[in-house]
Amino acid sequence: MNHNPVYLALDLPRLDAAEALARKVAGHIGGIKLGLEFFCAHGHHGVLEMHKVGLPIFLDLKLHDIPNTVASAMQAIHVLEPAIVTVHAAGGRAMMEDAKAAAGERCKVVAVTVLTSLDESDLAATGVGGNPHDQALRLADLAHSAGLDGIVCSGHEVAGVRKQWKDGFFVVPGLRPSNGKASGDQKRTVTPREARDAGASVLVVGRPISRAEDPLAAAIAIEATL
Ligand SMILES: O=c1ccn([C@@H]2O[C@H](COP(=O)(O)O)[C@@H](O)[C@H]2O)c(=O)[nH]1
Repeated sequence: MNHNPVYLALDLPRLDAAEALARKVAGHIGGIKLGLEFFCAHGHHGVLEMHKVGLPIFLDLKLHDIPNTVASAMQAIHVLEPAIVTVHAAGGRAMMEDAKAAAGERCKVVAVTVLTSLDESDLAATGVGGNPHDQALRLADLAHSAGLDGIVCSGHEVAGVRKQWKDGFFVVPGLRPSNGKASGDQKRTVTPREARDAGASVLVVGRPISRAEDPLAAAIAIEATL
């Protein structure tokens, strides 16, 4: 895997625009993250096109269903050779075990703990008591014991999780180069540098690059902070 930890989230509706953006910033990122929006619009064909950019592909599908269905979905995307795939830790231990078993040796499977768009009041509204930090640690434990490679969490939790899972692979989205500014739907944000210093393995950056007036300059500026 390329040592630049930044994965660009390509949450764009058009395949040609996504590919053009990826090519433009390719020298200043370490990989490409393709999510639900991209996969629903462009499917396998889109992923295979994006492979032509020549960077590792992170399929952020956040699979969450019964174990048999998630394992079958993992088998169906195996042909796309993703470097990383996400499932939801809330799907439970058996689902995560079966996802990992179906993924094959070369694909890291990481579990989303608490989405970075949620805060304590959002958790309470779903019936989960306590704060996002404690919930992320609880779900990280479950993912670890299920044999996954790591988790997705915010930059606020990654240092705490790394203390209890030293060789884990930690994906951190919700990054804003100027923390607190223009965070949009993200509620638990830190800067890319703060996330890296806290122990993130992968830094997911979307709109701060994709919606910048000059995406190349934005990618270079983020890289320079790391
Ligand atoms: O908890 C999570 C899990 C995944 N994401 C994804 O990361 C990117 C972030 O995009 P920005 O534009 O940088 O906010 C996006 O694709 C999400 O689906 C997340 O934000 N939080």
